[in-house]
Amino acid sequence: MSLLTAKEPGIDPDAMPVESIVPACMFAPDPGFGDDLPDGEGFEDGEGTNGESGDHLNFSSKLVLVSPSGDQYDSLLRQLRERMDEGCGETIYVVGMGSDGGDYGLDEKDMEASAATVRSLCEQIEADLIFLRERTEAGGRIRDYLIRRRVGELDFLEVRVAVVGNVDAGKSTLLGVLTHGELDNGRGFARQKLFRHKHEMESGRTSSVGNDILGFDQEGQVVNKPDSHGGSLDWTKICERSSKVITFIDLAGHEKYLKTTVFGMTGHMPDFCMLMVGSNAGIVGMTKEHLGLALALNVPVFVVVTKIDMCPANILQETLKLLQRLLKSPGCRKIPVLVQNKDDVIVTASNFSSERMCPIFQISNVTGENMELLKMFLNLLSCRTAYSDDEPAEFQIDDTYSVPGVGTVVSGTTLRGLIRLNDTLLLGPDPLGTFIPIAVKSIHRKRMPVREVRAGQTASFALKKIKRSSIRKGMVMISPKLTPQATWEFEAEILVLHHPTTISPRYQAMVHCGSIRQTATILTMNRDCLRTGDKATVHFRFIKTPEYMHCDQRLVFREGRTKAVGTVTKVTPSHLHSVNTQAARAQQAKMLALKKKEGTGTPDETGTVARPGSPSSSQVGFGLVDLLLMDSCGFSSTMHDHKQKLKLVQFIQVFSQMSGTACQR
Ligand SMILES: Nc1nc2c(ncn2[C@@H]2O[C@H](COP(=O)(O)OP(=O)(O)OP(=O)(O)O)[C@@H](O)[C@H]2O)c(=O)[nH]1
Repeated sequence: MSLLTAKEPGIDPDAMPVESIVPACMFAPDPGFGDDLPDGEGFEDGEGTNGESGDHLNFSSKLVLVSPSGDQYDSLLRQLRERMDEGCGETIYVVGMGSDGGDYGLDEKDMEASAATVRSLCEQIEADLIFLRERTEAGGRIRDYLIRRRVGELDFLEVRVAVVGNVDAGKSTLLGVLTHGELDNGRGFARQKLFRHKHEMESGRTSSVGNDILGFDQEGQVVNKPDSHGGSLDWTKICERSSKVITFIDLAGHEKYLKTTVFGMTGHMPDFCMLMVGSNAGIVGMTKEHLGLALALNVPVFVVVTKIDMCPANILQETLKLLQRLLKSPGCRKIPVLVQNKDDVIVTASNFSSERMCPIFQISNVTGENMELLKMFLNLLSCRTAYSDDEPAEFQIDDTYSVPGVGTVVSGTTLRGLIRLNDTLLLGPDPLGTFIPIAVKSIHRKRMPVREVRAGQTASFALKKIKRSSIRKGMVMISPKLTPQATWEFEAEILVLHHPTTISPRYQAMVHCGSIRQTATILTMNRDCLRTGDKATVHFRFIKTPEYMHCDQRLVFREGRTKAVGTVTKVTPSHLHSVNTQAARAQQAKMLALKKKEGTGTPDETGTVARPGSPSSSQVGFGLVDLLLMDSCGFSSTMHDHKQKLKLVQFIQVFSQMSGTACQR
């Protein structure tokens, strides 16, 4: 599905005139069979069938599907399986286009023979062949098909789309229109269906990470059927009828909710980001901020320009001009592509996961203009998390609930492997860095009970014998095979996107990494100080509890308007990190002294009052705990020790809170 690079030469964003938006037709779709076969899998010259001389019959030939031999068929099947795995169960397949330099297109007989071969390949892999379009080129017909894995009643393909954009761009309205199938009135009608919190209903602003789902059947038709009375959606019915479910992660547009927006982008693992821009308002407020966030986290972005019904033509043109200027700017280096018809949708969807292309839709939530194009595009997007059932399971928790009659429930995303009902996983880390075995009592996917979930899928688990209060966002549930280690400290390569002055050691801000959201202190870095635009290797330490992290995870480091992005490069397991060293102890002592001297407020978990060198009481508490426990008893995993350690933690927490209060007095 990613031919973009092959076709990119000549579409260098830097070389393009600023005013031009690239038409989608410049991106030829992905041919059914390109030259990307594994080594040795191409056919030799002269091997051809179908009554051709055979001189040019190889995988790059448009005739390859017409009448393949047994071996050729097996290779075609193997290649299709690989593509389906890459596309997480689906792929767009083009018949009649070769990359061997000949004219594109097949005559009617060859097209029918090729289609029959593809249909037979699909049967072998239990997938459906869905016709998308046919067009004519110099050599005859070309057809695009969607091949999608068949799913059982309790299964569906899942794609997560984060919805971002400035206040009033029309995010909630568009989601209301898409998921409830009713157009807006321009005065907030459609969004009413989505607002979950009373204060949102009153102010009309989205403040929480909302989830809405849009189901497509195998033919690409929307299956959402709102209840005729209250307009509510039955998620179970949607999922049962769907072969693909789009989960929208509806994120807030207002600056004051940026923390939630960042959490939605890091913790909810979106496959794609839908950036909404009000055509009349243009690139305002948080638009650039949200785009930057998606770029920093390597999430492919598409743009939806709304309110075209009420925007004068010249203002719309101005917005589009500014938008593509922004997308092509050195910071973004995207190729903006205007989507104007179904052909454009197929071309952009086929090439989208390359991250480089940025499709732009222009819609109206009031008249419904171009809404069908957007729906078709959403149906063709494929999930970006490839899965393997053999890998040990890993699940990241992004929320917890207490459900009457059920008990403690955690929700989140399966990052790896397969999790089945009654599996025992390790849950942690707790404040001591410990992981405890926990059994999965029941599993729900989009509120529908299922027996298993795999990588790339979100789920909720009911857990046995655990209190909600002992679980927090950012914890993981992991296969015991992985012997997970918690960490207080890690190193990351970071880039400072914005800071008003300079950042130096002891600076504190909120780290967002996956569903982890915790204030961390910079212990050391490979430069004296950091300013906007600087890159550095930075050694961080969490202030409150240890976390479970991996190398190569993307992170956002944020406090007020200060923002840095980066990648985790080194994770120090708890038993090795520097709290054991004299230097770290000295630093802890220094911080404590400084805090006493300043007598200032402490940074809370929101990071809003975090300031350089003002550690929180909990930091001091857990820092001390860490030192004490590491030095005196080490980390043993028996429950008995665990309880003792928890008591010690509580004691020191109370102690440090008391000393903090005393300081403030
Ligand atoms: N005329 C017209 N009005 C629209 C369109 N889309 C949204 N609106 C109106 O614009 C207003 C703001 O829309 P919302 O969906 O609340 O905007 P939002 O981006 O979700 O805002 P936040 O939740 O605060 O981030 C509402 O009154 C909508 O009725 C559109 O395409 N055309």
